[in-house]
Amino acid sequence: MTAVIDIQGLRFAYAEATVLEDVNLSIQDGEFLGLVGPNAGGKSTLLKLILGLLEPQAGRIRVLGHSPRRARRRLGYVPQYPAFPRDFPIRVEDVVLMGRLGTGHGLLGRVGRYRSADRQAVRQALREVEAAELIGRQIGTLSGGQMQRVLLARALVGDPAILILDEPTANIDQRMEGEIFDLLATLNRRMTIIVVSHDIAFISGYVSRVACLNRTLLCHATDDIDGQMINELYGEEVRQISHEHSHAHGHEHSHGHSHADVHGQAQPRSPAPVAVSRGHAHA
Ligand SMILES: Nc1ncnc2c1ncn2[C@@H]1O[C@H](COP(=O)(O)OP(=O)(O)OP(=O)(O)O)[C@@H](O)[C@H]1O
Repeated sequence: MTAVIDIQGLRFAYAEATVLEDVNLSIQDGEFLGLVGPNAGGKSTLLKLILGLLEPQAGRIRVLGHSPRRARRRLGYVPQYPAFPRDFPIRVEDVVLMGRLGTGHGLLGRVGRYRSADRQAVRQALREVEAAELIGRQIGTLSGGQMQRVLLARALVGDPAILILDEPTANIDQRMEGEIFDLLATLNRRMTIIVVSHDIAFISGYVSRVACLNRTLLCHATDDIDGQMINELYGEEVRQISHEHSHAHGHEHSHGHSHADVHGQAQPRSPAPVAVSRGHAHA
């Protein structure tokens, strides 16, 4: 396998506050990587560095063999919060069309209008996320889950090699969460995926690897996510909770299990390797 993302000795600070330090991470082609960690642990910041939206103070990031900025057009990104207000008067088709900007695929004919190839790509992307019927809707009328599908379509419409999602299911119910991750599992057959989540146990049923990020400390390598590791990662923030996921369509990942998130943690059901290391973290 080849590394599609390679990060060495990365350090990043907003003004005085160091958020990431000595981060080393290699992501292989075809991986489905879950990025977890406590609030303010630096997850979104790391994604923005990979996307070339921020520049590191030290270290090196290569994405598909290039600088993040050069590779940007081959990345699909679903941000944590959409960059436009939900009451903005814009239709689903227009939101997804935005994903064609800067991707090098078709985009804007000579008179400055989207070409039919762009509109065709939008229909295809919406079909892929099972939201074709939403194409004419105003975004303000969508449910949280529908909106996430639309944002996913926007990320897919440029035919990315790597899909990067920042907590795509933070504000939607558990059934919808399962549906979105089923979709991601299907997409992972043809693209590398990185997804930020607070929910280690849930994503463990889907991802091929979990990377743990806590400000300047990344979890040490281990084969299992166990209670001790989660405590190290989340510290006092965690407490025990447990509840069932009940996915309506009974996909293979459906199971009742405990959750590890900012609100709580418990013994996750599925072991998952953690292969991110900080330079001098416990090996
Ligand atoms: N634009 C910014 N300017 C200054 N500080 C910032 C900025 N963005 C984030 N930070 C700070 O950097 C730290 C890491 O934030 P980041 O959003 O990367 O964490 P996160 O792990 O994604 O958190 P969460 O799980 O809460 O989304 C936080 O302390 C945050 O307040």
